[in-house]
Amino acid sequence: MGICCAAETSRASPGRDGTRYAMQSLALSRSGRSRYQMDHKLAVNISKDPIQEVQEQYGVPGRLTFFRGRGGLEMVLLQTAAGACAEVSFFGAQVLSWQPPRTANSLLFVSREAIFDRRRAVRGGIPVCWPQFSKYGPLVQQHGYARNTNWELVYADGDHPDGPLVVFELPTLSPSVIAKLLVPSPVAAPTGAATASSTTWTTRVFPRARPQSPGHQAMSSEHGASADWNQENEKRSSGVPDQCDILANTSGMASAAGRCTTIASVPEESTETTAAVTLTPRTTSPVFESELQHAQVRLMVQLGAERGDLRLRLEVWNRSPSDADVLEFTTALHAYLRVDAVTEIRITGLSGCEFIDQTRQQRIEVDQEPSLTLQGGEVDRIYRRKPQTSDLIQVERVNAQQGTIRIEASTDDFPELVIWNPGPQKSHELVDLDDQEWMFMACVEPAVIIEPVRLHRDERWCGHVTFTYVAAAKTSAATKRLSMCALHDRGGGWCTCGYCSRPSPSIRCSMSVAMQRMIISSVRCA
Ligand SMILES: O=P(O)(O)OC[C@H]1O[C@@H](O)[C@H](O)[C@@H](O)[C@@H]1O
Repeated sequence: MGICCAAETSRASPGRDGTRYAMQSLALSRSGRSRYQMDHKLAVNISKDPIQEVQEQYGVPGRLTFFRGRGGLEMVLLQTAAGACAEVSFFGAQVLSWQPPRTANSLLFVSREAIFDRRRAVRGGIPVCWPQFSKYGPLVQQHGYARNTNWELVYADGDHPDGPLVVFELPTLSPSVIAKLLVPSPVAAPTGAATASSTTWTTRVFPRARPQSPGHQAMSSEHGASADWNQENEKRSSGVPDQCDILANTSGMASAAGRCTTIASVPEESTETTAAVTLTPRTTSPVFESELQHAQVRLMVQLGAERGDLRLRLEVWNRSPSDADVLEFTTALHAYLRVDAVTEIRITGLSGCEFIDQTRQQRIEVDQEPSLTLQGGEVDRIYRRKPQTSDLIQVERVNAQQGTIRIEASTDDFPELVIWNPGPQKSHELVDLDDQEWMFMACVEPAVIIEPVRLHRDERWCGHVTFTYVAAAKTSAATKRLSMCALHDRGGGWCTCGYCSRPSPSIRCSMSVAMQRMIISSVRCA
């Protein structure tokens, strides 16, 4: 099944009300049917729940199911014949669950205290941070506004041979809304921090300009250039077809982005790895409002037909008619992985990489360990990945079956990786996180932070991330017996059985926060 999209319609919907957006976002048309006809049809059926309308038209039994989830959020469930499933919310285009075949639970963490009020981002799943990561950009909102905006569905294909897929587009905001989001210029550096500019920071710490991949050359909208880029992507996404041309909705779409390499080369001796410096938020450019209005941001979510791997593709296109508008952004796919015991996991692929420790005044250090372990305090690090050598990040021992989550993200697309765990203190402070939930989550976030993406007119940037689950070769009986708890309630120690996923009072755990370890006192499936 193929569905054409009507991006122009969504561009004309500036409001932020979730339901109306959902309505307008459904201005999809099957090939041959005009947008006008579709709009008319929706108007006639105005009394019907829009999500029902989408389900009737684009739902595919056993592959794509549109429904309302918690808080009335519009959702889509993707399923494969092999038994994998994933849920994505229109709000934030946020993947909220992902369960490959033969796994007992979703491998994505969502807090039991998560708030589904269409105002704040849901704590868990994979929020999209755009157009800025954290405070590193000109917006007031931490992590930008994409994660708490209702996105529009622009493409759905439940019958895709590589697995069901959906594509969402971030609606364009009105100038007045954008103005409210922007910090008055100039932005002050955080108090007490060193005042080095971001340029100083990058040149001091990372002196070599990152080599550009063929996919990130500054380009024109000529088709020749776009073909190179697509070939590169086909290789990277292990057979997943590149969706850019399908999604472009126009044949002449510019097909790649140039990430501007502004890092100046400086002599080797100026490299410093322990200086306390600051990533200074950018000041607001006078044309930033116009740039944001003309940015097209899309997220493709596909569930692999065979292995149930979760493929995300974030795509940003500067569609401004003006050469003066240079769209600059930082971004992250803020994945909350669900783990049985955070202190047990091992994260590999970061050894030898420099990182900024956000819990220690942005101190820069080098990770010397073969793998990263989280010991229970707050961890908040921005890793600078090694170009082209650490495309694969592995989070090992995520469950009692010793399973591994593999995260493939090219360092060309995402040169940084953020590791975040709030630890007990911050868990307690965050209203939408249970005090103990830090033990059951680990955020691993492919990101672009240090050197923002800069898109000139008609340039485009794409970033792919693939999550795959690899079960351990053999699970010993002893490991099975020690099936860890997936969730606790606050007092009683009820846990979820690692096999049947049912909470049971007969599965008891006790926890020593001081030791920051979970101790299973007895495990018995109900
Ligand atoms: O609470 P928020 O806005 O969702 O952010 C959660 C965390 O997100 C991480 O990506 C940041 O590195 C942390 O600094 C931040 O605390």
